[in-house]
Order: sequence, then C-alpha cells, then structure tokens
Amino acid sequence: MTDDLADVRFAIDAVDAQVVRLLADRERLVRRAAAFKTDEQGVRAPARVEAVIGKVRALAAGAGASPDVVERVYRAMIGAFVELELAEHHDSLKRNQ
Ligand SMILES: C=C(O[C@@H]1C=C(C(=O)O)C=C[C@H]1O)C(=O)O
Repeated sequence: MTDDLADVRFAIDAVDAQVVRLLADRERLVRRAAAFKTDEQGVRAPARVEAVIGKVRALAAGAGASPDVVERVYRAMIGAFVELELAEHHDSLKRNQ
C-alpha cells in the first residue's frame, strides 16, 4: 500500500474521533466516581492513580505501544480529570454553603 502524509493524517483524524468518544465515556465515569468522594485526598486517590498507570503500561506493552508514552499521556489525562473533579467539588461545596 502506498500512502502519503495526507492519507496518514486522514487516518490519524479517524483515530482521534474514536479517542475523543472514549474520553467522553471516561469523563462520564470519572464524574460518577467523583460523586462518591468527600474530600480532596479522596479525589486525588494517588494509590488508584499508580494502579491505573501500572495496568495501562502492561496493556501498552501488549498492544505494541510505548509504555513510557502511554504513561505520560495517562498522567496528563488523569491530572486533567482530577482538576475537573476538584472544580466540581468546589462548586458543590459553594452551592451547599
Ligand atoms: C476516577 C477517579 O478519580 C481520580 C481520577 C482517576 C482516573 O482518571 O483514572 C483515578 C484516580 C483519581 O485520581 C477514581 O478515584 O477512580
């Protein structure tokens, strides 16, 4: 098969559409998890973060992806979700004042 940069980018765009759909699924679940939490330590859940990282590094190795890249992407993504959870908790605490 011969392809050029435009073909590869077209394929990347299709993967991105899938990734964003999966991120939306994940965000909905993270919001559900957040509803169980009562404090910042619970939101951050560092032990759970490390368990997720260990799991996705192993999945990456089995899937032909770089475990280091997957770990960096996951740490950035989880950091963003934690900020989202903290902002929601902050808002709900304010509403209940
Ligand atoms: C979703 C949770 O909250 C946070 C977000 C996590 C994630 O995005 O995987 C994991 C742990 C927490 O930092 C959870 O505690 O499971």
